[in-house]
Amino acid sequence: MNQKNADLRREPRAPSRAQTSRTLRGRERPQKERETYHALKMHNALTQISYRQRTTIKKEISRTDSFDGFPLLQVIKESVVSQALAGMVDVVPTPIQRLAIPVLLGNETRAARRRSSSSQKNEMDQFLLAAETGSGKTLAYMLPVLDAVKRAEAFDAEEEAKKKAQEMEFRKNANYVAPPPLSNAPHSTTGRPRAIILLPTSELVSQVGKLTKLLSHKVKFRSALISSAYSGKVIRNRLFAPTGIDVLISTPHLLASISESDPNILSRVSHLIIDEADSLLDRSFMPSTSTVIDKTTPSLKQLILCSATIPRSLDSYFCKRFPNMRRLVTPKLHTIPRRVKLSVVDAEKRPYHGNKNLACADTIWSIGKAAAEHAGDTADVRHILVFVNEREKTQEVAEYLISKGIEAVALSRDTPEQRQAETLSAFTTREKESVEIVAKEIAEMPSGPNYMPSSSRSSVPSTPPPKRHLPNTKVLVTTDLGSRGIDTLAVRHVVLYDVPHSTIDFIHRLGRTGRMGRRGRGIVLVGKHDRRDVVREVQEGMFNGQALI
Ligand SMILES: Nc1ncnc2c1ncn2[C@@H]1O[C@H](COP(=O)(O)OP(=O)(O)OP(=O)(O)O)[C@@H](O)[C@H]1O
Repeated sequence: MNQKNADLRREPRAPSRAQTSRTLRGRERPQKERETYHALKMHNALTQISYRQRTTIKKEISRTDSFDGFPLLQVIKESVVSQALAGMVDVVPTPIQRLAIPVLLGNETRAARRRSSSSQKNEMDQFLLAAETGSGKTLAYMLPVLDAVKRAEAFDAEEEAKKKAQEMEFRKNANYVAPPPLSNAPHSTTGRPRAIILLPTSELVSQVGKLTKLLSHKVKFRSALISSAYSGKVIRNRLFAPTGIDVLISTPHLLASISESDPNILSRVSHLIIDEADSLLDRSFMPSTSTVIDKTTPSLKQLILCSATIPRSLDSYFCKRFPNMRRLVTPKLHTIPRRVKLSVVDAEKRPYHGNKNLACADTIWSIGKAAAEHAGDTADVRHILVFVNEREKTQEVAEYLISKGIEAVALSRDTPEQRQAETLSAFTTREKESVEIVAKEIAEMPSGPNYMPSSSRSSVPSTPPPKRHLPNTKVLVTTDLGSRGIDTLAVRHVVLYDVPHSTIDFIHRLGRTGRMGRRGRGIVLVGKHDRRDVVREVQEGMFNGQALI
């Protein structure tokens, strides 16, 4: 009151540099993302991709909208429609294909080229391809690698022809009489592939092997797949076929052990692809994968790592071991598509009273019955995947489901290799089912946190007396073995019998449905000791279309 001067607020102090950068960092992530996750922050398993980065990539992706726009060899472009994606109409490249193919071909924007030329010159190029599950990563690396293989083959043939012409000239001048050609001389590429694709399991080796074989009919190259599913004799015959080998697909353990006795096998590799990189660089695979990387490094031009998830631990490993690696990451990395709906079944409530097996059987009966009601007797077979955390549980759950009239099989490391392949094949082949029926069924299943199979809403489980059989439904009970990379196009429903240990497992397990634009449904069974808060946050994150952390 006694003041003579007005006490005007002083000018606010300019924020410090640390304050500014904190605010900016905060702004890069949308408000929603920061607020949603509390329980998941305990794990914080996945690397964060900033909002700004995601927006920049979106712009880059929008530049190409057809395979014709890529500077691939014509025969490779044609093979996409006629072989790899035969039967599909209006095929367009997926985001990871738009992003990765031009870069792997060395045909990038000027700004990107400046960035990569600033990295060390005579080092091999290293790339990380990271995109959501079922988004076409295999073709994203396969097409440019085949392009490089074919161009190298043409270059070598030209060089060989020049050498031969020079030799002929020399012999003519020196009146030299040539010895007769060796009829059984092996091809110069025998047992020395140009490109190697590493995968964690023999199922994935045969899945990617099938695609390369398809492409080779048109593109004309020689590929071989080897894994522990084949006998020693078959592996030897494939590796050392007298006609040579261009692309080899293998598991790291097998290849590392072969290279001990025959180091020559890795002496000509120009392209090494490590698919499912987060598995192949974990503790169990690391020694073999590293051996292959080290032995191929002298001849390597491109090292390509590929994954649907970048765990934080892997991120720091990349920073240390591959500091110059170029990261090609899609805007939706670490999100589970909105077209996959996640529901929760509370196994503690009536009528299950803590009996998860019963809750699982009841859920499957509800799915099977809904399918039958919509499609009548002509219903296509419904394929359902059930994921458990421990392999010992697979058999137990499968047997329980069988006792409830459900056709179920268990798949784990204990299953013989041959059986594993047969079992999985039913779940990976493209079905001819009506898209409208599936969409209707899925839309009609209630979503939200309190989903209950139809029977439990009336508090009488629909699991029937054992004599009855659920028709047109096949169930596979599996562990993580069935969650990585397997292209389960036929699967519309995934039941998470156990709550996965981390968001990484959520992404891979739910990623077996809703592949390549299809719709899907995940159902998680929660019991007494399960983290309901984690499930709720995953569900909310999926609903908001946010990346999991
Ligand atoms: N451009 C495209 N258009 C339509 N379908 C495609 C396209 N590219 C690939 N596909 C199909 O999408 C399916 C999934 O592809 P792929 O197995 O490569 O996915 P992914 O990203 O490796 O998945 P995951 O992370 O689960 O291993 C395959 O059946 C493949 O044939």
